[in-house]
Amino acid sequence: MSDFTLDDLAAIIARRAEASAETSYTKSLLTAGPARAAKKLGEEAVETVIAAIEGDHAALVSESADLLYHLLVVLQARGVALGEVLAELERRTRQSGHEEKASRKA
Ligand SMILES: N=c1c2ncn([C@@H]3O[C@H](COP(=O)(O)OP(=O)(O)OP(=O)(O)O)[C@@H](O)[C@H]3O)c2ncn1[C@@H]1O[C@H](COP(=O)(O)O)[C@@H](O)[C@H]1O
Repeated sequence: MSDFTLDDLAAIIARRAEASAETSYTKSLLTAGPARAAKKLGEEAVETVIAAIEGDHAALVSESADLLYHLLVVLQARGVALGEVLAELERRTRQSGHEEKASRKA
């Protein structure tokens, strides 16, 4: 199992925002604007859905990687920090009481 995290990828994307569009796909997407980045996110979402419906394990792994990458590019394009999304997920977990149950199990 990899120890590469979404935080690692978000940091790479933030750094690539300063690169040249000729050398960085991330920068070329960001330069094209949030609507272009969002369209790519939508395409990758559809491809992920198709892989899930077909039960194609390798395709689902690959499309999920594309989906997460393009989601992080959209967040970068709109100035939303990944930490804000994780904090929202954590808030919901706490609200549902599952955090308490998880820590009791450990
Ligand atoms: N995780 C990714 C990643 N996933 C997918 N992609 C790119 O997303 C693109 C979209 O795939 P498509 O099949 O839709 O390609 P396409 O039709 O040619 O693209 P479009 O013209 O539709 O935009 C491909 O060019 C992939 O290389 C990614 N590009 C970059 N990263 C990460 O971002 C980092 C920085 O990359 P650069 O910005 O290119 O330096 C890399 O080290 C990786 O960690």
